[in-house]
Amino acid sequence: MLHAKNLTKNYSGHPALQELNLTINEGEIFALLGQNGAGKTTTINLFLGFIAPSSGSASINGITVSENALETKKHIAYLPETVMLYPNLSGIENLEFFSSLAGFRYTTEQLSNFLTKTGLQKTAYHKMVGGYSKGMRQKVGIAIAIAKKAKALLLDEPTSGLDPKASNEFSLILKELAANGTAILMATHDIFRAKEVAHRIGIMKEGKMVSTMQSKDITANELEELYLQTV
Ligand SMILES: Nc1ncnc2c1ncn2[C@@H]1O[C@H](COP(=O)(O)OP(=O)(O)OP(=O)(O)O)[C@@H](O)[C@H]1O
Repeated sequence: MLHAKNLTKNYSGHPALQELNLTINEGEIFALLGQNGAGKTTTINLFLGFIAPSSGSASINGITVSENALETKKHIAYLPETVMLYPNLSGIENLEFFSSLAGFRYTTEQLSNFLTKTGLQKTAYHKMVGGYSKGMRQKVGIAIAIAKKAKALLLDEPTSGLDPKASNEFSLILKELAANGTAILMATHDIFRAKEVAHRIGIMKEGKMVSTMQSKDITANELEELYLQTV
């Protein structure tokens, strides 16, 4: 579903990402770990088509992003660290607006059902998003991703700043989406969450993917140890 082939990005000669080869299949969650500046966001931005590769390619569902970014965007949903929503619209109005941009028209009941799946409290559905907490905004963001029926989901530090309960709920939603076939690429600094939610984990350093592993093959403590030795 998500495929990087020798994917490389240089900024004025500085390698932000070097020769990344990575495939994330349908139903798979891949967590990217690495220090600040390791190349995680660059990887995500290349898949999103926000930036062009210096060489190599990123493809989604077999379509090369740099050749057909509009088409690939139809298949993906993106959740940044802070989801941008309209503060003067309610949660349900934001969801309606953003899913309509992706070409979907839903009834109020269907929109409510998407929000219910995320665990957002019902009393918030019709309140203005300007008064939402970060976790509540993230939930609307994930509802938008669900409503877009995206085949691939890209997340950049989605649980940063969430309390442990909200973060745990978030992980459960990701697992459910993956169980329904979504391919998920998540950049995170949360080693415990990566171990808990991802099927595979990669550690990046200075633009290179230096190790990848199946999360079932490693404990959280071993992963932390490996991370500290690597970065
Ligand atoms: N627009 C840009 N212009 C120049 N250099 C950039 C640009 N964007 C990123 N870089 C550089 O590319 C490298 C990788 O950055 P990237 O944002 O991908 O790291 P990251 O792993 O996501 O870090 P963080 O954990 O801080 O989000 C860094 O050295 C960064 O300074």
